[in-house]
Parts: sequence; C-alpha cells; structure tokens
Amino acid sequence: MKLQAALDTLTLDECLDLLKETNGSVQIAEVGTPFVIKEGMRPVRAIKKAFPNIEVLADTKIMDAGEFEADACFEAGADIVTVLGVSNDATIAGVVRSAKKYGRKVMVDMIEVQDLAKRTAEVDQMGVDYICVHTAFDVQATGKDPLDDLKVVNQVIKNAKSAVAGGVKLATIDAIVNEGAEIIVVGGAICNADDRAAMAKALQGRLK
Ligand SMILES: O=C(CO)[C@H](O)[C@H](O)COP(=O)(O)O
Repeated sequence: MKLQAALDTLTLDECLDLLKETNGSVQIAEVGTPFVIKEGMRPVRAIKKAFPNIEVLADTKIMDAGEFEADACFEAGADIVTVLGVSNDATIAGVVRSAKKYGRKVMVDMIEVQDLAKRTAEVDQMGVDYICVHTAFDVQATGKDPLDDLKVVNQVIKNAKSAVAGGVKLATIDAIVNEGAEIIVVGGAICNADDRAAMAKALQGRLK
C-alpha cells in the first residue's frame, strides 16, 4: 500500500516544505487538479527534481485528447497521470498508449461514474494500472465516503489495482486499509493538519 498526498491548494514552496517535512511517510506526491490549473506542469518538474525518490502523479483528470495531454505530463516527469473513467474509451486508450511509450502509469479516476461495476469491468480490460474510486470534493459534505465504491471495484478488478480518494482521514483509513487498496489518497487531512509531518506519519503507520 502507498500513501499519496494530494497537493491541491498550497503554493509550490509550501508543497516542497510539506514533502521535506513528511519525507518517508509519503510515497506519491499528487499535483492536484487545482494546482495544475494554476501552475501547469511547473510543480511536476519541481517536485520530481527535488524528490526523485517520490513518485509524482499529475491529477489532470484528462477527458479528451488523451495521448496528447498525457504526453505533456510524462514529458514533464510525471510518473502517473489521471484520466476520467467517464471519458470515451478512445481517450483512455490514448493515455495508455502514451504511458507505454514513456514507461509510466495510468490511473483512471471513477468520479461520477454512474454504473461503477460495469465501467470498472470495461476499464480494467484497457491496460490501465490503477482504478481509483473518488468521492468528489463537492459532495463530501453530504457525508458520502468512498468505502462502498472501493468494495465494488475490488470485487470486479482482475488486472488493475485499486485506489481510493475523497475525504480520507485518520478516522476512516482503517476501514479502507482492511478492505484493501494499492494507493490511498489523502489531501485535506494532511495539508490542513496542524502538524503535517505527524499526520502523514500516523496515516502511513496505518497502512499494510
Ligand atoms: O482530486 C481531488 C479533488 O478532485 C483531491 O485531490 C482528492 O479528493 C483528495 O483530496 P481530499 O482528501 O481533500 O478529498
């Protein structure tokens, strides 16, 4: 299991400090979608250069022009790129082609997929590395969390590994760990913690 820290709202300098403070607890640094919108691929390059041993995920949530957009992320040094599960198969296939070309990985973000079992079965046949269940930030306030969706994906997948995102915190991580996921994504619970290093260490301590 790997802990992925989602860096969504901090500045680049704050992210570099966070990764220094939490070094050893975080295996994957996610350059979050809001961060990509603000800064493009600059944080991907900077984080990869400063922390060559940490995997960098570009959370681009690609929806079209899959190969072209994924190429740009991998050229910047991303180890993993995200594409949306609701995208056309041709878009996901393009991202997979790009990843194979660069020797990198693809995560499919299943945010807002309506028939999760059906789409997971389809995407699982497409050569992707991770299938990530994701409770959208905008619906987390309703109390929904991603555990039930993770159970669905874990029952269906035969090739890809599962990942989970959306409001995961210390109080909810044990149930996720017990269910099983290769990557557990935590954003706000680390970035907004009073002591980020202690929080990342505590979360990492719960992983198997
Ligand atoms: O992709 C995202 C939002 O679309 C976030 O990075 C992901 O949900 C993790 O952040 P948090 O733990 O704060 O929900």
